[in-house]
Amino acid sequence: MSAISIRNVWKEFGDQIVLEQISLDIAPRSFVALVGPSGCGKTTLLRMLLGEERPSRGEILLNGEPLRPEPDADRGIVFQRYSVFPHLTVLQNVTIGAEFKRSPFLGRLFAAARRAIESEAQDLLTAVGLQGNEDKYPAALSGGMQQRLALAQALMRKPKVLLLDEPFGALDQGIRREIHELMLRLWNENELTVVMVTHDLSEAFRLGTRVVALERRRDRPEERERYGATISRDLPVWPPRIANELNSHRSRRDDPALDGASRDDPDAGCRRRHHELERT
Ligand SMILES: Nc1ncnc2c1ncn2[C@@H]1O[C@H](COP(=O)(O)OP(=O)(O)OP(=O)(O)O)[C@@H](O)[C@H]1O
Repeated sequence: MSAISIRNVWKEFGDQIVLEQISLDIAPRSFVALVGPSGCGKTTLLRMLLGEERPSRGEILLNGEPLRPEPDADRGIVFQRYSVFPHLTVLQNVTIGAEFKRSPFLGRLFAAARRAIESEAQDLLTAVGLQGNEDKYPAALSGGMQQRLALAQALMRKPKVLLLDEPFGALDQGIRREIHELMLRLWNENELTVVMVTHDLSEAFRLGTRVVALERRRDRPEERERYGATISRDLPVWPPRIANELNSHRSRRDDPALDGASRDDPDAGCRRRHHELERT
């Protein structure tokens, strides 16, 4: 069964058709990178997956069940910026999701439960390389560290689906490489299906198991409002990248995304697919 099944979904805002005829089955534990020109509706699709927007037509199923209308713990999201709470420390930013999940009305926990959650949060902070920064506030962290924190915060709620809206878009190149490796490791080690919006095709091929492009097929300016974007390309990434098997079945050399440092030409596979998409 697909983790997510999008069936003939349309989205209109007033007279504007943003998305039309979107049908997509997303397998559990896959990592779908969603690309497309600015304004074609990528974020709108992500917000429908989150439950913040409802399709105008069609339906979205999560593990075979209609998507609940409200965002819930099954789905976590990380935005390009501002995902973390500036007035909470690093540790509090990670524990708060779990506090509200377990004690929704008070948002406070008794000592034993709090200790368990803090220990879980510490483990996640270590996993994202933020150990030692627990008492800092986000303003004291670099952009890359803030996005690591946002990932830890989202993962603390153990979502089945992680939605990423250009999460690394504001980071500079060197930091992006590091966080790409982290992202792949988190995806590999957790029971996660990921849908990521990105403007960066090489990032899409570096991280995704599949790259899905949205595009308006008819793009005459006078018709712009009357037609939505739909899926124009759906490319599996080659060689296949399979969750849980990144380390065991394939060498690091086989998977450029696992290793930012150059071997012979670690990005060759990604670039080939990238060019294929750009040519179309
Ligand atoms: N709540 C809303 N009300 C009205 N129009 C909206 C709303 N949300 C999005 N839109 C419109 O839908 C279109 C698609 O927006 P969306 O943000 O999904 O595009 P995008 O592909 O993510 O763009 P970008 O790559 O620039 O972030 C835009 O024309 C936008 O103005």
